Amino acid sequence: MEATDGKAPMIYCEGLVKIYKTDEVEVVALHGLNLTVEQGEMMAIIGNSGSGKSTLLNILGGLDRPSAGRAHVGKWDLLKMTKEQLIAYKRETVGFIWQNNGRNLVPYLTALQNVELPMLIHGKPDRAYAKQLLAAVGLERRMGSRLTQLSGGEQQRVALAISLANRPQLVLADEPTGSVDHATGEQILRIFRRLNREMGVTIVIVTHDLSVADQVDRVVAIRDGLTSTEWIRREGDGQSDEPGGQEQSEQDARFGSRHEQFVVIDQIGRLQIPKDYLEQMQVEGKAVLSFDGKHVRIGPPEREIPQLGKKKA
Ligand SMILES: Nc1ncnc2c1ncn2[C@@H]1O[C@H](COP(=O)(O)OP(=O)(O)OP(=O)(O)O)[C@@H](O)[C@H]1O
Repeated sequence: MEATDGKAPMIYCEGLVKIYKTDEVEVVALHGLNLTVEQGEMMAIIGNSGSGKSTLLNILGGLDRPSAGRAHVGKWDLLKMTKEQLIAYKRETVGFIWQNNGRNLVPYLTALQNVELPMLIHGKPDRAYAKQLLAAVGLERRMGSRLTQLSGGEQQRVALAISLANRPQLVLADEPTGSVDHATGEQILRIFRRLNREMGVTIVIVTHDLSVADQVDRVVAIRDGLTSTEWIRREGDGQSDEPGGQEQSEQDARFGSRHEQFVVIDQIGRLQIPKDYLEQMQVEGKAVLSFDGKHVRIGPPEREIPQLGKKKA
């Protein structure tokens, strides 16, 4: 496992494969995905419906097992963990937030009791820390309120405090702003950002919400079960809003002003070319590459490719 600054990455996935098998069909949800997330990073994963985002998050959260490849989180090897290690992993290393916060919260308990619950389950009650977490998410005045007395956004902030209750190194958030209005979503992201900076917790957010990009260092797009494109925040970026190129996708337009875009190339030199580029180039199956010493150009074959194995008429 290589790390650029000598520290092991928080997340390291290489050639990660997940195949769902049912009686009739096999679905390959992850096709050999590569992803490295450094310790203390706050990043987002975006992608269309069905691209494999939740599958990846469930694997990283220890809720599902990968089929093949490599997946390490901190000291843990997710492909080799025993059941007991998996329980310890979920308890000690990772915190989870879902869009539907019903999965995180017990409605008839107060906000404070909800945050204390995972601590009690793990035999480490710490009321002072639970209060500190609720204060950190701006709910110091609502600690005694039952969940049913809180708004959706407030409940999501309780879920955020709960996810940190056992002092995890990594928080995984699946569409954390999906069920709240825009302003509340922004507030939740700002809290994520503060917790990331102040507590050093690594945060991975899976989302459809492109405005999340404004709050994170890096956005990785997943397409068809592979990481395809990355946007990395420009060094020293202020709030500039320079226009991007002409034919931009919504994503490029959104991230273009503050992030630099890169295509992801895996260890053996593969990259993904967007389907619409291939269509516009009229490339199907085979293409022609040329290299001028600095840039690679890719285009359609200039003549018809002979069909091997087919006899001429
Ligand atoms: N339990 C399962 N059994 C069979 N196929 C599954 C299962 N879970 C997911 N899939 C399939 O795997 C692929 C990836 O699904 P996944 O839920 O990871 O996508 P996603 O990017 O999170 O989508 P969405 O944004 O809609 O939640 C899809 O084709 C989906 O139908």
